Amino acid sequence: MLRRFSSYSLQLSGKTKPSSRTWLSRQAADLYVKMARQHGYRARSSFKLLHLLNKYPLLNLPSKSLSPANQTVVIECGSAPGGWSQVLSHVLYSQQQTTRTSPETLSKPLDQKLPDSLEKILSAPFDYNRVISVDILEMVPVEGVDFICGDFTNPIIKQEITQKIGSRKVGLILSDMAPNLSGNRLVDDSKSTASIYHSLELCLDVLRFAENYLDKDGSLVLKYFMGQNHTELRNLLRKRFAKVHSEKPPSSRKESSEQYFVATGYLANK
Ligand SMILES: C[S@@+](CC[C@H](N)C(=O)[O-])C[C@H]1O[C@@H](n2cnc3c(N)ncnc32)[C@H](O)[C@@H]1O
Repeated sequence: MLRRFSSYSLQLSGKTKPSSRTWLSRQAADLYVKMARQHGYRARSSFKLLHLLNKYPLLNLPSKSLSPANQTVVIECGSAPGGWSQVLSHVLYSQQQTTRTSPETLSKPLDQKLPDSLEKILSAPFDYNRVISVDILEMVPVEGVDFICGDFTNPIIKQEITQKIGSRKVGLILSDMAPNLSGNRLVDDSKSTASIYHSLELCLDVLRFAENYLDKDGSLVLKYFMGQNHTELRNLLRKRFAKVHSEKPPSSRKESSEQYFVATGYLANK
């Protein structure tokens, strides 16, 4: 995936293509790329999740007093290169401290230090691996995040996820999955019919999984590409959740048709 390459690797590959040059100059000028570097985040996408966590109480999960077997876990679909995983790890660990680091603080472009995750792991052994992340692509490990490399739509991968969940409850499911780039511009454009359809299929797959595993009152965040079926998808969510909001975080590029459904208060009438 082109987005995943660092500017360093693009430069190493000899002559850069015009499309790569455009990408490089856009990255260099991008405020969120700078902020991500400043805070040690792997991707500018971290700020999309920080925005959502700031606005909605998605991570108000029962925590400290519970034994490991009764903890509430978070499932993250489409996690590579790990920008959202890092945010989840920072926020969940800081929730265990007496003073909680809010997503708002973490998203400020200041040169304050991020929480020392090693200290947090030592002081919070029960909360370790409360996040289960999945991606088709490999990802450099993030502390406290249990990563599965595989296709979320594959039943074998789903089985692996449910084994990891064990007897615990699922309080939040996030999907930032987007079809990987094929190299064909017409297909890769987030506004193309192929991308919209593929994105919809991924959303429905996550929703099906949520229906089976999300705990009552739990939340679901779904990235979708704005297209002809998004109203139908919203209606499906409205039947299953108390509240459904549509969000376009400020850090989401304007030219992208991506948006997020934030559904809270799962009704779980099964
Ligand atoms: C926009 S990126 C996610 C960025 C990530 N949230 C972050 O902050 O670093 C979308 C990811 O979805 C993954 N993806 C797409 N289809 C998938 C599938 N069927 N199963 C698992 N991952 C998938 C891609 O490999 C890609 O890494």
